[in-house]
Amino acid sequence: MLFMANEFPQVVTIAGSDSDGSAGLQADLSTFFTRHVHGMSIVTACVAGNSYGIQAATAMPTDFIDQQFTSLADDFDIRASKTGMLADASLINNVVANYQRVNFGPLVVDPVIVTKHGALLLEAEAFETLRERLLPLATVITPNFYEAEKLTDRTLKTDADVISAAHQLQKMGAKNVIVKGKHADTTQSVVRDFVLLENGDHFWLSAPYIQTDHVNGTGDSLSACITAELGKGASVKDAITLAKAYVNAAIANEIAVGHKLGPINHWAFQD
Ligand SMILES: Nc1ncnc2c1ncn2[C@@H]1O[C@H](COP(=O)(O)OP(=O)(O)O)[C@@H](O)[C@H]1O
Ligand SMILES: Cc1ncc(COP(=O)(O)OP(=O)(O)O)c(N)n1
Repeated sequence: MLFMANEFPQVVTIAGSDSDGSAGLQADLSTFFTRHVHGMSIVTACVAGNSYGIQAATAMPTDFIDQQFTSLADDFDIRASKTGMLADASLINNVVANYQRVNFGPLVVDPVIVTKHGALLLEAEAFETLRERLLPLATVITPNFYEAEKLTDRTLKTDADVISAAHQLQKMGAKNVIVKGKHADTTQSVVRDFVLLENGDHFWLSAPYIQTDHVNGTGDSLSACITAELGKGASVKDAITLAKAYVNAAIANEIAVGHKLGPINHWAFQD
């Protein structure tokens, strides 16, 4: 792959920093790197964490977030962007206002609400703001099962419930929707994500369920991979399909890092 210097795909993550490198903007930047795009970051918050859990979190001052947007917009040709941890309603409003004044390409919204450790990274009072302000800007939204339940305010029991929730999220303004499958049950053999595209096409993405503790940052990496591929000019459908394969390989080929819930393997995927 050879790009002219001024053509090299540039993308940005607007997300929180996770100190152990497994999730947050560190997972996004790892994904950008391995997918051959130049990745930038606008830091919204920081968490102090490790494979045992998250011990502390703090939000960035909004004027500092404004400046990060301005610094990048003044210089770079950003082709795609994604959001991760946004912490509260004031940060969501800040990011929405900034995104609307710059040109950062299609936006992938990973509505980060809770981590696999059970830490809440978006306060419940902010769900409405996320629905009303951020979701209509989303080219793709990537809620996990729990986040889809929270955003649609319903319990998802059957495939029909999941499909209907995806349509509900699309009606709220997200163009393309992936509702990621439930995977807490160690007796299951497959994980199925439901995809609803802007043109109404829809399909399930299935993969074998992988029994491992090395699953931190799966959601971040999936949304970052979609962002990287959109930044290179891929269609939404192709970007989502490749991202699923990327994350699957990264879960299946675990690396021995951390004592509990460790990171995924960003070197595993080959295309
Ligand atoms: N144990 C697993 N085996 C196979 N696929 C998984 C497993 N855990 C997560 N995935 C996949 O990883 C991707 C990210 O999903 P998920 O872990 O639900 O996101 P989040 O980190 O937002 O909770 C999805 O495609 C999901 O199906
Ligand atoms: C700063 C920060 N952002 C997001 C997460 C959670 O990442 P995600 O990939 O959505 O979920 P897990 O797979 O890690 O549970 C985080 N931990 N820190």
